[in-house]
Amino acid sequence: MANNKTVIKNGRFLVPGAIKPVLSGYMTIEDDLISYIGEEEPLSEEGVQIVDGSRLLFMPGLVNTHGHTAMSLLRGYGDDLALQVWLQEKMWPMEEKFTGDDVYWGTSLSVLEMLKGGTTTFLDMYDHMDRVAEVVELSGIRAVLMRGVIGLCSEEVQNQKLAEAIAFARNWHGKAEGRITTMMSPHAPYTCPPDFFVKFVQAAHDLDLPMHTHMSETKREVEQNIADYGLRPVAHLEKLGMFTRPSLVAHAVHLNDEEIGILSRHNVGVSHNPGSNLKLASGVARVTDLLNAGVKVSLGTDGAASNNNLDMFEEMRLAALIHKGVSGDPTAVPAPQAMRMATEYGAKSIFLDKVGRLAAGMKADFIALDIDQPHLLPHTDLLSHAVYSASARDVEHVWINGKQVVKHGECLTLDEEAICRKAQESFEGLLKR
Ligand SMILES: CSC[C@H]1O[C@@H](n2cnc3c(O)ncnc32)[C@H](O)[C@@H]1O
Ligand SMILES: [Zn+2]
Repeated sequence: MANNKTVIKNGRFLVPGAIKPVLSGYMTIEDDLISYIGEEEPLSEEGVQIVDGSRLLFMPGLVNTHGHTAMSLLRGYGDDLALQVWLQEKMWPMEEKFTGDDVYWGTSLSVLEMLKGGTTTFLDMYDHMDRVAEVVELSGIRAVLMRGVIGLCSEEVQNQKLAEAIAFARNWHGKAEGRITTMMSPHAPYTCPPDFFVKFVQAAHDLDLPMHTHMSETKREVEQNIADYGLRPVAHLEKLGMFTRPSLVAHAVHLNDEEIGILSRHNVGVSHNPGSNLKLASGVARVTDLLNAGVKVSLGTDGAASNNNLDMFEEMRLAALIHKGVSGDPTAVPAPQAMRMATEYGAKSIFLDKVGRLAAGMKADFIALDIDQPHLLPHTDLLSHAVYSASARDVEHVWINGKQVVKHGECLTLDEEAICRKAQESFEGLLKR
């Protein structure tokens, strides 16, 4: 039997929660797991693959906790608009025309971008999710998938969509060598009436799955929620029972102290999407207050149509910068915290307990940055460089579930030329339909 063991020698490894956050040494991968990381060189063995880690910085793969991958087809289509106008006048009319093939190629384009940029796990809420899952299977990436449902339709159609969401969640949970897990996802409190939202909560209970939704992204949405239901969105969702399930909410920009308390008490995670929130002028989330209240805050890009890329290094840097800027406190969201939001907290907030850290027993989901470049020298503080100076373009290698999927910047699992061509054709097809 082939020895499925790899040893990385002479590398620098990021362990952001540790007292010494940059470890110089060795890491061993056996099958899908990290079996050793430390300063001591492991005993040499026959048949082991050796990777020379010098000039590379190894870190956990980035975890993107909110997005709509097929929306890469709408990148640049509808810039400089506020959320509701952007959704109603630009996104939804185009998305109505999306076929399964469009979703397949849009998702492929995004997954290619994410893999090459060091994202090893992503969350996706969208339609035609079987096609998204196909891309995940093929590409080797890890993903938490859910059929996102907008309930602004007849009860009959609502129930059809709910049935689709349930079937998808049931069929794909644990598939692709365990790389796919699923959740239940009503799109938002303003697109899913209360009785319909409650059906999702019930389905999540029945399937024993967590829940995800957009929440409190804009001031207008909060005001509308109060006008419609007499409650702010957090209390509204609490009343509908969402937080009786393990939950993650995206955005959570407009929160008061009481709402932060409710999220903290129910252990609800927040996916902070700084790039998308800035671009849609939604506001700046109270990330420092959330973290101080013990809320798990992770990072997401949202779709490429509101970002307009899927570079998680950029989100990390934005998170580390904007909260300093708005608070006037230079210690707000320091580099180790931004890094943990993009890795360890990300994994926790999408309920993956073996992902997000470089440690023995964890899944071998990690990336290597080429640190021998002008903008990453001198090697004063490599954790600082990874947050404040690096970008997706610095990713040299990527491993997921113990398998190398990007080597010297080239994706080994996807056909880049075909994906770029097909995605362009899909977009042109959408314009003609
Ligand atoms: C039901 S599939 C997902 C749905 O969400 C829409 N969407 C994309 N970005 C956002 C956002 O920032 N807030 C709310 N909704 C968003 C997307 O266009 C799909 O229709
Ligand atoms: Zn979104």
